[in-house]
Parts: sequence; structure tokens; C-alpha cells
Amino acid sequence: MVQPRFVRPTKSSPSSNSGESNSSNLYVANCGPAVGLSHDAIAAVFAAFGKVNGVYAADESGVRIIISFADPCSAKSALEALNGRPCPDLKGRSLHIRYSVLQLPSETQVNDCVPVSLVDSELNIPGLFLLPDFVSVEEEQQLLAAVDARPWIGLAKRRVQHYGYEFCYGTRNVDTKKRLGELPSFVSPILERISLFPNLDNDPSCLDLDQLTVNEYPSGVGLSPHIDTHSAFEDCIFSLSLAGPCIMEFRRYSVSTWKASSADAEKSGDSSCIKKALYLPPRSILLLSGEARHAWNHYIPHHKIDKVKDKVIRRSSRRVSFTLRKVRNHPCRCKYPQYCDSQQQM
Ligand SMILES: O=C(O)CCC(=O)C(=O)O
Ligand SMILES: [Fe+2]
Repeated sequence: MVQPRFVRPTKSSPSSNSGESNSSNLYVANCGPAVGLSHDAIAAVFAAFGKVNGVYAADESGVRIIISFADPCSAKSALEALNGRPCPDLKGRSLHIRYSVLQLPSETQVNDCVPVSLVDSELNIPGLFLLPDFVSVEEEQQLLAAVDARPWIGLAKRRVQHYGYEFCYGTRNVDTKKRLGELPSFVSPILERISLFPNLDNDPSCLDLDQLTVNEYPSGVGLSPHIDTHSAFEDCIFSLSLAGPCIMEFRRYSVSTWKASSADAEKSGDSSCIKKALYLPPRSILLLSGEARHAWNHYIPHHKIDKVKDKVIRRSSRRVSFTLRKVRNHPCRCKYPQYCDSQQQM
């Protein structure tokens, strides 16, 4: 059965005010499978107020759901009785309830689930390679201890560290005149192993990696879709995953300029992008080169749980990634001018 697409009401939604009773669908936050409450258990509680047609995930968080009643009076009674109070039959959790709105089909296209592959070859994106078990469990612990002993920079939702050159999020570039110094010695074994990376037919100077960004993502935090600025970094971009897994989604837009984020492309009507997704296990390394690096947006969905094949995989409390790149000192001459800031006519 196709799940009806009800969504969280916005401030301007006609039914968002909890005083209105024109909807039979409720948006309920703070309960769901991610906190051990099955849809059946939730349905049983809400059924006390009238016939429940269905319980659906409101998003991929696992903690926000939609209850669809057969009639609006039942929804109103449930909202009035349960909103903002601890619910003894749902592990004492306080439910945050509002009326939900039905989303139009055109608005639902972009975030539909993309099947997740376990191996790079299944994606068939030239230049994308994933090597599992690139570091051992002991090395992983040592790398995590090394970064945890150094100062983190707090961003809105995650923490970062920069080595070699600072990555500036405002310009999505680096200041090549401001070198911070050599990469720290704790990454030397990784750099050595990268030089033996299979599948590399690039100019070996591409591998003189001199910039490292360490990202720490708490559970549920991801990264917006982007292409690393062509003029900032050379062809090969490596990302080592530590401490926890994630999904990385790849999107190729038919119409795109280097400045436009994928959100811009979607707003302008180019929601017809190709999407593919790959599971990145901890201790694996991903290489983005060639087409994968220059023409595909990469994106980490903001999920607490991911569906991989038939399994539900919970993100761990943190994922730490080491992104290793080589700062570019000359314009990019890639084969993808529509995504390339070096080759745009201003
Ligand atoms: O966390 C990752 O694996 C990717 C990070 C990334 O894409 C970036 O820093 O540009
Ligand atoms: Fe990136």
C-alpha cells in the first residue's frame, strides 16, 4: 500500500493551529519506533478516541508519526486529551501533537527513499570507490583518541577540526595563502596506505594530500547535498569513516551551476535528478574522483535510523570522518564545466 504523505504543519498551514479541528490527521512528535514504541502500540492508544485508519512515519527520524483517523472529531478529542502530557501507555513520553496536512505529490518527490547499496560497483558512478576495513579497530581507536585530545570547533549541529588549511564554510573554499602547517603525524599511516590505493589512474601529485577536515556528526545529523568546490581541491577526495556508519546519497542534476545547491535546483523545478545511495561502514574509506567528485552532489541524510537492504540500522552516538584533500593552486579543467566554478562565464 502506498503510504499517504502527510507532513508536519508549517506556521502558515491552515490546520496547524491546535485549536482547529478540520483535519482527521495528527502529527505526533516524541514517539515512534526509534524510542521503542511500535506503530501498533501507538495505534492502540489513539484508537480509544475513534477509528484509526493508519499510523505512518512522518519522516525518517523514527520519533515523529502521523495518525490518520477516520473522522476529524476523533482527531480533535485525541489532540485535546493527549497533547503535552506524559502518556502512561507510551512509556510515559510527553506527546507533542498538532494537526497534519496532506502533502501534494509534487512536493514529495525529492525525499523519497533511495535504495542503499553495500558495494560501490552497484552504484555505477565512475570514480567512486569504497574500501571497507581500511583501518583496524585499534587504529580507529587511536585516531579517535588523537582528535579527541585536540580542540574542536563547534558548528550549529556538528564539530570540526581543520588541518593543513582551514576550510571556510562561507566561501566553500580555502585561503591558499594561509597554511596552518603540515598534516598531523597521526594521519601519516593513512596517507601512506592511500598512496597504495587501487583504482587510481590519476596524476600521482593529486595524492600529495595537504588538507584534512575532521567532522564529528552526532546521531541524526547529516550534511547538505554539495559538490566540493572544484577550484578549491584537486581531483581525489578521500573520506575515512570512524566510530559509526552512515548513508551517503549521490545526486546528479541535469541542470546545475556550481553555485546552486541541490535545494536550489529542486526549487527551480529540476527535481528529476538521479539518486543513488551507499552504506559507509565505520573503518571504511571512500574515494570520490573523476565524475563522482566533479558532477555528483554527495549528501548525508539527517537520519537517526537508515534502511539498508532489509535491515534497519541505527546511527551510533557519533560518526567521525576524516576528509583528506589536496588544495588546488591552479584552475580546474574538468570535463564538467556546468558544475565547475573555474570554468563558469561570470
Ligand atoms: O563526512 C563525510 O564523509 C563527508 C564530508 C564532506 O563531504 C565534506 O567535508 O565536504
Ligand atoms: Fe564534501
